[in-house]
Amino acid sequence: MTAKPATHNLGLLPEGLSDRLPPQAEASARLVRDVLDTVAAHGYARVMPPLAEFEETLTARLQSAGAEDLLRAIDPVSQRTLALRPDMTAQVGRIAATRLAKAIRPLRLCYAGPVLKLRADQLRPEREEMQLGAELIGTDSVAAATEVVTVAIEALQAAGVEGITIDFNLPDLVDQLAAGPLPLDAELIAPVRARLDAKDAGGLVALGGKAAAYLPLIEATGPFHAAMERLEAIDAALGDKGVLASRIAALRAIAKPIDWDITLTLDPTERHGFEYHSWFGFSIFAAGFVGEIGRGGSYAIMHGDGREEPAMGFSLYPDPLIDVGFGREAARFLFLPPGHDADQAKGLRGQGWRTVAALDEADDGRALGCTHWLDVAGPVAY
Ligand SMILES: N[C@@H](Cc1c[nH]c[nH+]1)C(=O)O
Repeated sequence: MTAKPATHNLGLLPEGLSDRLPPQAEASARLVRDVLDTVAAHGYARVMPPLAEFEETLTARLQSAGAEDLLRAIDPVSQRTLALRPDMTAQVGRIAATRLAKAIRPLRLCYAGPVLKLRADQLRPEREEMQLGAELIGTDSVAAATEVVTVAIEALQAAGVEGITIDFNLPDLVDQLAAGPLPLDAELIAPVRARLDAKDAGGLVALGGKAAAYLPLIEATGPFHAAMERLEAIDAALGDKGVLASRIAALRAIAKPIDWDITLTLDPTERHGFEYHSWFGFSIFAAGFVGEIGRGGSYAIMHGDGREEPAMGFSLYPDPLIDVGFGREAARFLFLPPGHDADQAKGLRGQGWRTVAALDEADDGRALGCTHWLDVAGPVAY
């Protein structure tokens, strides 16, 4: 006989997992709908991948989509390892490479749903987060980047978010420079990337070899225009007019149509959160929120025949917005006393009232959170 768990523990949830209660649960749904409506208005069609997949299908489609961060379970049905999705971009990539492989390109898809991580990070204790986003599959051009950044900004603005900052980065810059004008021994590439990501100038120099040549990149960080000038100076000093020059031109083109009320910054060597991204990446911040509320950029989707398809997209993580009241709508709650006119109540619901019907003479509308009660002539404020 197995012992029953003590009932006082049954309300406990695992660390990093929590319930959404009223009114945030509804606010979350509303915010997701508002954002996805904006994305759909730009031609992105919704897909709904499953919450869990075989581990290898989740990690096979994107280069270096980490397997370390997966919450796994053995599926008793297939006897195989399943993983809960930590990021829907990989799933959308799988859909694009399999069931929608023959769909016309560019293919525009959007999605929303919860994602789960093995561990929380320092900034956010939650392991489950709402993720929503859009992926533009078939190209990673400057035009695609411009569209993706524009749609992300518009979607957040439609949800009422102000004080938006977009921080551009160049995820594969070190690899590209190492293969060209700033050669590095293969074993130094990863440490140089890590030191630059951490803005660790001392650590970079201490690596020895040619690592110190990367030092000026640390300075090309901050407000967009000043940082771009520094990046241009680095490019001029290299005199190579190759990879860095083309990246600079691309960033300038992407930045150009962005409205003045959006703050732009540059952090060319930021890598954290951009594990599978290629030439372009961006983080989205909003005034008053710690850490990014979204991220995006270019990447490649692996097809079954070994072909790599370019793509561009963004994801938003709106939970912090919901915590502070975004998506909430002031509702008018109307108490329906015993014996009320059901048709009249139906008509009022049609006008946007939310009704709470008495089930019992003792029910107290005000105590149940109603702002009004229904009299014969119509709603009366409490
Ligand atoms: N899914 C990525 C962002 C992204 C979407 N598309 C491309 N990149 C993330 O959450 O970090």
